[in-house]
Formats: sequence, structure tokens, C-alpha cells
Amino acid sequence: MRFLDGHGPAHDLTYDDVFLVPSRSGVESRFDVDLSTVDGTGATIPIVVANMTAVAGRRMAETVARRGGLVVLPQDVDPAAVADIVAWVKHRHPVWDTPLVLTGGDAVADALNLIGKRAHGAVVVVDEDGRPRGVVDEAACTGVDRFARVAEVAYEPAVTCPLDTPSREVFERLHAAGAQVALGVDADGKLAGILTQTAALRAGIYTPAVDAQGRLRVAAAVGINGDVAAKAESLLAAGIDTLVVDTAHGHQEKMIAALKAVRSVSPAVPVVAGNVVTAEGTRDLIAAGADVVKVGVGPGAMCTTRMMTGVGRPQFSAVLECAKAARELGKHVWADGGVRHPRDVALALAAGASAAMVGSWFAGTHESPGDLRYDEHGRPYKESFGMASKRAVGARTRTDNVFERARKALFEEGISSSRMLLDPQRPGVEDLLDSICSGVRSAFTYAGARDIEDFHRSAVVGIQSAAGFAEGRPLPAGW
Ligand SMILES: NC(=O)C1=CN([C@@H]2O[C@H](COP(=O)(O)OP(=O)(O)OC[C@H]3O[C@@H](n4cnc5c(N)ncnc54)[C@H](OP(=O)(O)O)[C@@H]3O)[C@@H](O)[C@H]2O)C=CC1
Ligand SMILES: Nc1nc2c(ncn2[C@@H]2O[C@H](COP(=O)(O)O)[C@@H](O)[C@H]2O)c(=O)[nH]1
Ligand SMILES: [K+]
Repeated sequence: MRFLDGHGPAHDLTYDDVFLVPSRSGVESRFDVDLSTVDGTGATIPIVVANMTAVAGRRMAETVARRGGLVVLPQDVDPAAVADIVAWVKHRHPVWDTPLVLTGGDAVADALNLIGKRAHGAVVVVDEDGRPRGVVDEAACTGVDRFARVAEVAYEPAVTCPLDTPSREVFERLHAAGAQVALGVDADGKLAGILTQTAALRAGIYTPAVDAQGRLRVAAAVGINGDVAAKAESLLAAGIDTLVVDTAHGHQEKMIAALKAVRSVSPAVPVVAGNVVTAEGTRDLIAAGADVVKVGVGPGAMCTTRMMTGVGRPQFSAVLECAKAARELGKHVWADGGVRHPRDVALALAAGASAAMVGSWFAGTHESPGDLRYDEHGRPYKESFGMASKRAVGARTRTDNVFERARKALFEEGISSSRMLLDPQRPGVEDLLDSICSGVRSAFTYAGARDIEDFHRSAVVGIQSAAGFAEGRPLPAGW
């Protein structure tokens, strides 16, 4: 990456401060761009979902891995629950989505409660042998008594096919039938998956992030306190593909000891560590065993660190400096936090990151773990909160004695409650991934780049005023 002539920065910059300049390009199509990461994590798109309790759970892990991204399960999840989630994710089909299932005797109210859990908007009614008998969606439940049985409102599935049906054929059959979902069945005719038209289209564009056995990949975080080696061992035994050693101040002795402990357990597993914002911090974590360094102090949407402490660094400059240091050692960085638009991911990659980590933006989707709620205007939202908020610290220290808990509660560097609205046009995390990946593919072709390394090499970045940024925003309501 280079700065546009005469644009050397006089101070540190964040994403809004910079723009990408188009260059002569030989890339003919945005589909010719390869978004695979080269940081050893196996992600085929440069998106990692942050280890936040309000964001990353089993449905998020499954859905994002199917599109090539990676989800980091939070460090606060009980080890038995992590093992359960990993086993579950590893048994998901890499193409077909997991259906929501009820039996005919269940109530319409059960169907309405379940529908919001998945973006495909349907519940499948199965018989006692697991064979599909009908489909229920919100339209089928409209005006119906909530205690009615789903068997009474379910309609005949229009497309049912074997799991090995090519996704393009599924797409075309759904289109011809004007149907919302196709049901995938195994050799015994039992329900094994569901695909919407859009999902069938995505299956031809994205490559799932899979391990050597072809199972979806998943990462998990571990903190720096307690017996880190034992925790890392239990995560690896559960089948985790990437370990993330995570704490607010990553450039501290305890982190370096934690990294050494993790490395003593497995020399081979990809290890990510953070957070830091300096070249020196990056080099120290790499020397202690990190393959990828997580960069970002204070840019997160739930984060109050900069207001509480004054500590942090504008994210574009932090990523630029840390990525340069990591690259000199043949290693990588993830740009963690502050991603609000697809452009921010493109800029993080231009600065040299191998992937961008997204948290709060994805909290407002069907796949985040929280319950769907409605605000006073009837708009759907999910609650989000920071991992250093009173709420998260309270949960993390629940087994400590009351005195210790009270002491820890004094240090709060995150928001305990925020509302992340679901975008009516993009209510599912895959809709957001589509938007991010389209933006990034397009950014690559503007720079004449075919892949992430090429983009980092060829990107030309300029510095803009607040008015320059404002000019780039759409004005849907006129002015
Ligand atoms: N990227 C960011 O800007 C930030 C991210 N977070 C996220 O919040 C989660 C919780 O992290 P964390 O608060 O580190 O909790 P951890 O449970 O990981 O504990 C951090 C440990 O480091 C010690 N410590 C020393 N100095 C600090 C400091 N300035 N801030 C925090 N701990 C310090 C703490 O001791 P003691 O409590 O005795 O001081 C404690 O033992 C993580 O997921 C982290 O990524 C949190 C803040 C900033
Ligand atoms: N200072 C804090 N940082 C936090 C907290 N919870 C999460 N985070 C960081 O934010 C990113 C995600 O950023 P986002 O803008 O996409 O939401 C996450 O990975 C952490 O590094 C917190 O309570 N305090
Ligand atoms: K912030």
C-alpha cells in the first residue's frame, strides 16, 4: 500500500479519514477476485466474527463458516458447552442450512417463536421418522389462532431433493416453482437440510471454510487468567481449528506467558493473540508464538476504553503499522473492531490485514444468539453488550467470591446494553456478508488486484476531510 503523492499522514488515521484511489486494472470481472486469506486459518473470505457473547454462538458459527468466514466462540462459554457447539458445527452440512423442525402436533406459537432463529423464514413439519410433511412460514400463520396445530397450516413443500443435487439445479427448480425453500433429504428420505433460492445462489459463489476432513471450521478464545494450557488443551480436544488468546491489553507479560503455555500444548494450531496497536507489541506477541496478531484498542462499537482511559489508536494507522511489523516476520494481523461499512474491510485489507474482525454489526442479525425483540416502533432488534461491560464481567466472575466480584466490577470498559436493529433489507448475517464481499471484490478490481496480497501491494490511499467522507455517503432523503 502507498499513500497518494503528497498525502503522507501528519497524524494517525481511522477508516473514515482515508479513501482508495482507483488504478488502471486488468481484472475483468469482480468474480475473478479471490478473497481467500493466507494467514493459515483456512478462511476463504477475510471476515472473522468477534468472540462476543451477544454475537458468536452456534448458529453464527455454522452460517458464517459455510460462507468461508470464521467465528470465534467467546472465552466465557463453559468448556462442556464449547465441546457441544464444536461437535454440532462439525456435523453441519457444508452446503445445506440446518432446518428448524416441529412435529404436526406442535402449536403455531412454537413455529412463530422459532422462525426468527434462522434467516430462511420457515419451519419444517416432520413425521415421527423425520420425513418432511410440510412447511410453515409467517404468511401461513397470519390470522391463525396461536394454539392451532402446525399440521393445520403447513403447506406441501414445492421442492424436495437429495442433498447431492447441484445448487444451481435447486436454484432453478425453486425459481420455476416460485417457492421459498427447498428441502434436502438423505437416502432414507429424512429431512437433512434446507435451501432458499439465495442460499443456492451463494453456494455457487462462496467456498465453505472446512478442515482436512471437510467439516466446517470454528475458532475459540481463551483469556490470559487461570490455567491457560489446560483451557487450550480442552479447546483443542473439542476440535477447535484456531485458538485466539484474547485480552484488552495484549502487550503484557501475562499474555506472553499465556502464549508460551498455549504453544507448549500445540506447536501446530494457528494461534491468534491480542489486542495491540504498536509494532513493538506485534513483534513481542509473534516472538511468544502468535501466528496472527489481533489489532485494535478502542475502536469497537461496544467499547468505552478510549473514553475511560484515553488509551487506543485510530484503527487504520494501528493496522498499517502492526501489519508492516508482522509481514516483516512472515506473519499476519486481524483488524479487530470499528467495522461499520464494507469499505472499512477493504481499507483494513489495504493496510495489510489478512482479515477484519466484526462484532456489533453482526449482533443485529437472525444468527446472533440473542432473542429477537421489537422496539416502540415495531422494529426488530437484538441486544448487544461489550465483553468488558458490567454485564459480561458479572457473568465471567460468577463463580468468584462476592468480594472479588465487587472488586472486578469497578473496572468497566464496555456498554452493558445496546440495541442493534435488524436491517430490513439484510436481516441475516449472510446478507451482510454478501454486502461486505461485494464491496471488497469491487474495491479489488478498482485497484486492479486479484487477491488479498495483490490488493495490499497495489492499493493507493488518500487522506480526506470530514466533508470528503460525508460526500461519499448516500442521501436517500434528498437534502
Ligand atoms: N479491543 C479492545 O479495545 C478491548 C477489548 N476488550 C475485550 O473484553 C474482553 C475482556 O478482556 P479483559 O478486560 O482484558 O479481561 P480478562 O478476563 O482477559 O482479564 C485481563 C487481565 O489482565 C489484567 N489487566 C491489567 N491491566 C489491565 C487493563 N488495563 N485492562 C484489563 N485488564 C488488565 C487484569 O487484572 P485486574 O483485573 O486485576 O486489573 C486481568 O487479570 C476481551 O474479549 C477483550 O478483547 C476489553 C477492553 C478493550
Ligand atoms: N473496550 C472494549 N472493547 C470491546 C468490548 N467488547 C468487545 N470489544 C472489542 O470490540 C471488537 C468488536 O468491534 P465492533 O466494532 O465490531 O463491535 C471485539 O473484537 C473486541 O476487541 C468491551 O466491552 N470493551
Ligand atoms: K468505541
